Amino acid sequence: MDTSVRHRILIGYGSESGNARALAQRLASEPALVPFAPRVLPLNDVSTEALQGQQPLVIISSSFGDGEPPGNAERFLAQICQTDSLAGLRYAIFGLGDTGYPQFCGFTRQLDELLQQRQASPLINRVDADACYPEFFQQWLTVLDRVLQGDAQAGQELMLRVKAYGADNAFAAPILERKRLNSSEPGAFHVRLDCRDSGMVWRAGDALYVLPENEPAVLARLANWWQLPEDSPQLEPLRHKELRQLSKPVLRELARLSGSEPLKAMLKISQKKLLDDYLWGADLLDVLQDFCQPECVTPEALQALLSPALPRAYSIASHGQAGHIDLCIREVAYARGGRRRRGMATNWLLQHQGPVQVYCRSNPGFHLVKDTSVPLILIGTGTGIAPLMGLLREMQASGQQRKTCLIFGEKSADRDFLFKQELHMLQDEGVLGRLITAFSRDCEEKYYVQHAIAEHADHLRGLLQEGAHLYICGNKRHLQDAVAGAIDKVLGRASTQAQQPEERPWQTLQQQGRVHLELY
Ligand SMILES: Cc1cc2nc3c(=O)[nH]c(=O)nc-3n(C[C@H](O)[C@H](O)[C@H](O)COP(=O)(O)O)c2cc1C
Repeated sequence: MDTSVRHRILIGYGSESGNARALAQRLASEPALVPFAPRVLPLNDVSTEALQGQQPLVIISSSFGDGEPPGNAERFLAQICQTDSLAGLRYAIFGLGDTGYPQFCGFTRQLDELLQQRQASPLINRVDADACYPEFFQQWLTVLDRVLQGDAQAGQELMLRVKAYGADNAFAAPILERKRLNSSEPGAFHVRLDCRDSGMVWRAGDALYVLPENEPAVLARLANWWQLPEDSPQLEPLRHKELRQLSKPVLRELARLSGSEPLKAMLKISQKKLLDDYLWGADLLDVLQDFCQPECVTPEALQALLSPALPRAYSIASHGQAGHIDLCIREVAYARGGRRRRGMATNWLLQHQGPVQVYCRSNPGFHLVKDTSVPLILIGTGTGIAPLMGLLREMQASGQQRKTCLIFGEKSADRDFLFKQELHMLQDEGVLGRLITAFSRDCEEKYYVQHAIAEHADHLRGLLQEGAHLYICGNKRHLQDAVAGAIDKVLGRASTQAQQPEERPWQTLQQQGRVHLELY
């Protein structure tokens, strides 16, 4: 045995919700570690002397916020930053994270870099683990044991790092199914993507980001503007560019290239409303046709100017164990200036043959509350039912039976009752308790979800008095205020303008963390 590593071992953890702490405590009791008399401390309690000493430091930590340290590791990070040299320190890092966050294992990656910059040496390559961390832990433990027995090579060979997907590194998901869910216009569709072999981790409530491409018809129109053949290779680089959401710097550069005074005038701060009105539903071709000349703005200039197509977010309508990701999307189709247009990503998801580039992002604010005794009130309008279906499907898959009421709003029961059969099945299985619908156009007077809330006030009041959480998804402009007002009335107080917001029952529910919103 290499006696150089046979010192007491210090295990420092950074943990917000307990996973890393539990792992650190488990590690200390492993037979492989016991001979090293391990000490377990929150990272904040690891002293500078301990860092300068001979004992190896094993760090087990999660990342929080935007790849930041958990609270009990913040001071430790500051301490490392203030230390010039940690030569002689030997360490191993096991990072816990979630690939659903943009800064996956951000803190432990940062720590690894800082320690190496200060000449500390890793005993084992850093681990970046996600939800599968118990499996990684087992493999890592075997290697840690070998390293502590003197096999330094084993630590350098181990590579346990989950690949995190993002805009620069998306997963190509084949489309498994597309199905129309309504018979009115615009169409609402169920789209299923195959994510089985991706290694992506997601939960009901999370979002899927789609990286769309511009449809050939749009590129053909651009080619026409330059009087180029429709299949001109000069247009190819624009296929992946953002042609819909045009930033002010892009518009300013177009104004400069074309010398267009009207466009320059519209970009003045005082003309914001005019610009917003003009850009509503517009795309690059509109701006080119309205303000520019083909000889002033070349495809090459645009290629340099435009950013890559922005990822579009969709609520996931399936649960994390399904292997596939379901979306429920509404077609976007409209006419402007005599030209038919379609939503870029929606159209891509509905028309494209072949895989679609995607990645997931976590949305902890819309995850199911863990305590299954807490009742749920789910309220969704139109395709806003998507994440609510995800929650119901997660409850079904995990055998959860809790008091649950879904209020679904749409136009007509005959044409727009999305997921009707499945919802009735979920009721039969006891996953969904009460299903309340609000079809606005089925009776003479408009009937919306807020009216349904008022009609079923007694039932909802009972659930709220039992501590129910509300999950609300739909249109930002209409839904939140309407539901908030209706819930205020259910709980016995009509909201008035004069009333202080903090006096409203709705506000109290929000402060208690019982309102989960997904509005768009
Ligand atoms: C609000 C919130 C923010 C998070 N932020 C990140 C993050 O930025 N990067 C990451 O990799 N994981 C992130 N996570 C995931 C946690 O690191 C992961 O759940 C870990 O297992 C928690 O371990 P702990 O219980 O020891 O704190 C976040 C989790 C939550 C709930």
